[in-house]
Amino acid sequence: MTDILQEIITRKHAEIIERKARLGLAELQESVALSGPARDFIGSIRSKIGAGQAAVIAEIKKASPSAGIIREDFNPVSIAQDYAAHGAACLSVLTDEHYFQGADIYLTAAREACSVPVLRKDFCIDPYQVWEARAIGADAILLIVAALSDEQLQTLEESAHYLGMAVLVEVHNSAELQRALKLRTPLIGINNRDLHRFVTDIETTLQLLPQIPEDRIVVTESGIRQVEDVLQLRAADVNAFLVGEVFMREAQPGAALSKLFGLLDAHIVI
Ligand SMILES: O=P(O)(O)OC[C@@H](O)[C@@H](O)c1c[nH]c2ccccc12
Repeated sequence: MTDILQEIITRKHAEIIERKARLGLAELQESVALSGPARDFIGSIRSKIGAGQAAVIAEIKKASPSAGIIREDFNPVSIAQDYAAHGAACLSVLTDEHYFQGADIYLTAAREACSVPVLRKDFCIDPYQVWEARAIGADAILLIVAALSDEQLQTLEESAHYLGMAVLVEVHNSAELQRALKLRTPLIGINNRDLHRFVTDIETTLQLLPQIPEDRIVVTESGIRQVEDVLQLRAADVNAFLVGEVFMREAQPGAALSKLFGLLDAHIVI
């Protein structure tokens, strides 16, 4: 594990202990029983791709360890509405407080403001957090292979599926990819961000592609900034994208989404 990931996970362990003390698992489970069903995260991605479009998972993120504060004027409700109105397949909402200035309430509010499925973007290491994700409204969770053992991956995936949520499993390299492919989820996220140096390179996705079976859906994550990136990835038949920072830096994040992906769709029709 890289130093930053190790630091985040260590802190997360302490946070989970505090959260469990505030709300026990049994009580958390009761609140999940009262919540409505999860939205179909994978279905939403498949239907965009089936219609020949890029499936965009648009991220709501105030800050990050690599970039610092990304967006001062941060209103998750209006951002969610704007993304949904501009054709996002799904949303991703950062809930980690310490490193990303996220919050559970941002996810709940964003989801209530639209009808698209929502991923809880956090560092999930304990089944308690999977229940928590569903309790706050999440329709999908992220599992980062670099931070988890095979056994943890399997247990956390089982918990998510039991609760009707999808799993996006994230990898950075070939060794992690082989471990991810042992899971049942079709959603394989390739993070283009090198967690040692924080730089992004879409080559990471392109290089790992040949090792991914046809029945999986590749989600390219991080560092997608310009139309050329999108064109290059779609030419390689990568059709699902997780994008945050470039949208968050624009006054109108939805318009930025249309600009980055809308142009491309027009290009393909021609
Ligand atoms: O803001 P970007 O470069 O478009 O990247 C979005 C997303 O991929 C990134 O936020 C991310 C990918 N995996 C993560 C794991 C934890 C926190 C954040 C992330």
